[in-house]
Amino acid sequence: MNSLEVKSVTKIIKNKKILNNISLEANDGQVVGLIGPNGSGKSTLFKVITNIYNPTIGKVFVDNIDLQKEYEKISSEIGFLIEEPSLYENLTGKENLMLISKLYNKFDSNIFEEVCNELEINKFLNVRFNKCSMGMKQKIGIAAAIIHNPKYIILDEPTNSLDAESIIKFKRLIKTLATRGKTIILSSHILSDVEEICDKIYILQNGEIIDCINNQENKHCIQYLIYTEKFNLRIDQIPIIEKDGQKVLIVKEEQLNDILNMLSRNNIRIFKIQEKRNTLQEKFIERIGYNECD
Ligand SMILES: Nc1ncnc2c1ncn2[C@@H]1O[C@H](COP(=O)(O)OP(=O)(O)OP(=O)(O)O)[C@@H](O)[C@H]1O
Repeated sequence: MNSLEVKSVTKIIKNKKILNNISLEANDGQVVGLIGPNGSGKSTLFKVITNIYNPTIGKVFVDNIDLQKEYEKISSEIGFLIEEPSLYENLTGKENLMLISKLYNKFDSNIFEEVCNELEINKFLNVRFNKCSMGMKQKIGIAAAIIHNPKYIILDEPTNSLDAESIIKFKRLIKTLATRGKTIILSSHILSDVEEICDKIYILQNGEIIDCINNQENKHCIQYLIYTEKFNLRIDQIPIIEKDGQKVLIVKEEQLNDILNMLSRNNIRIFKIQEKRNTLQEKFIERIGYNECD
């Protein structure tokens, strides 16, 4: 059974359909990524998942609890950071974090210490929130989402404003939390980070889920580019492009032997065979239909 389920959710705000028939699932111990262009609806979907917004149509279930009907039963098990951290400006980071863990009656000094150490926020815990830099605020915002040890952690672009070292530590923390059975859903525009830590990745475009990628399968999906002399033979189901006067056949791993045999039988000269691993960025560009690098 999926521990978090978004079922056919549509969200209309001011007559505008922001989310259209979204379905999404996340299991215990899974890190699920949500990627998509600016304005595709990621933050809105997070707001529906955390009951900030009600869906116009559809349902969200967390541990089989209908969020709209019984949110209070599960609220202490959902921690989130959506858009910017919204904490008390006049309180210190420490006071804000203590407040959250006590609010849910889940203060645990070991967890408090672990989260502060992992995110390296100890050195500015006593600084008033409105005196913190963007990166400091972001780290306290992440800490605020997990300080009460919730089972579900929802993070909207958590690595925004973090420096390189902090991003590495953040990713390590997420992996650790997942091994403890936490269900984590996060978004980011840094596709290599999403690829590194997520088990499953949903691509959102114009308020619709257009693909769901099993990251393990995607990582292991290897293709081969076979560069040959020009030929007139027709080969079904193999994409072929022309480059620098050569033909380039794009072949899946399981097709490689058959295609090499066929080329050899037909005396077609092979110049080069190149391995091509499928990155999330390539998959994203293929699905979204544009190339950021152009
Ligand atoms: N309260 C609102 N009222 C009207 N339109 C809204 C509201 N909130 C979001 N939108 C619109 O919904 C669309 C999706 O916005 P959303 O913030 O969910 O996208 P996003 O994928 O998180 O974008 P980004 O990557 O830029 O953070 C946008 O067109 C936005 O203008």
